[in-house]
Amino acid sequence: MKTVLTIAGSDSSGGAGIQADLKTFSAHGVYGMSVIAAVTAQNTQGVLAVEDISPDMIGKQIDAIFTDIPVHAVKIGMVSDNASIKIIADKLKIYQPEYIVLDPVMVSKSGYDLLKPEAKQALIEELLPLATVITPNLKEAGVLIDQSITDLQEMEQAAEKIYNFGPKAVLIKGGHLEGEPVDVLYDGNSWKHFNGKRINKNNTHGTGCTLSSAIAGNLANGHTLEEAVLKAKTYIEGAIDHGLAIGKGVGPTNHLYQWFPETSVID
Ligand SMILES: Nc1ncnc2c1ncn2[C@@H]1O[C@H](COP(=O)(O)OP(=O)(O)O)[C@@H](O)[C@H]1O
Ligand SMILES: Cc1ncc(COP(=O)(O)OP(=O)(O)O)c(N)n1
Repeated sequence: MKTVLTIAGSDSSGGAGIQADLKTFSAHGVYGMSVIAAVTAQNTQGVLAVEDISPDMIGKQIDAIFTDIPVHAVKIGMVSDNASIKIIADKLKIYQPEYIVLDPVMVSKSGYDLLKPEAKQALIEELLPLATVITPNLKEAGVLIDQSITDLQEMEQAAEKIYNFGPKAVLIKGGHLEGEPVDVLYDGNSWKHFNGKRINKNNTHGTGCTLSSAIAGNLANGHTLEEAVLKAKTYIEGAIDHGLAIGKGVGPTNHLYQWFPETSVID
């Protein structure tokens, strides 16, 4: 069995962050491990508070894993400040995992800043050059290049600009555009469009976390990047479609739907 490590924030309600990542890894048949970089008090209605883990502790968690266990892929999610970003980058430069999927989490669906605005430059300079693929949503891509993105053509242009920051590939997610969700992948040579089917359900809490973790799991399992993205898109559509009726706000996706397809509520 392959192993995948998530370096991200904890979501107490289990829909996004570390918890979504670990559930996604299990559903992909890979052994999941975690480095917690921040803790959020969060539910389906919003984020109430965030507390960062110290850089020293983040570094020690990374050391604990890499000095003992082979890591086939890493997914990076919510990392909120300059010092956390710096220690993660320093450690990954030492341990050099084969695949790094970077989800540049900035703002939760409910509007809470998960990346401190002053840490954007560190994200660009320290983490982007290490990434096998970076997976911003439309807003995050826009923040990275200081431009708003409103259609497919602008997504392609943005992907090329973000590629110039140093990642091996860029996947801009189109979930927040009207119509069917189309994601755009750019690898420095050409653009590939992944045409999704919009699922009109209120279960999109943690979709970005889930997609990036599914890509990491698929890469660890030996798929090419294009295959990894295609399979991850199919997975996220199923997970939204079978979303669980939990909480009063935006509900979570369902990582068990392949095994329990009829279960959609907690009873
Ligand atoms: N309602 C939906 N139906 C189907 N796919 C969706 C839906 N919303 C988002 N997606 C897909 O889920 C993934 C996460 O996208 P998005 O929601 O844009 O990211 P984020 O959670 O980071 O804001 C993308 O592949 C996107 O196309
Ligand atoms: C701890 C934590 N990490 C990341 C997010 C953002 O997750 P995302 O998949 O983008 O989902 P939404 O915030 O859009 O639901 C988070 N909320 N918490």
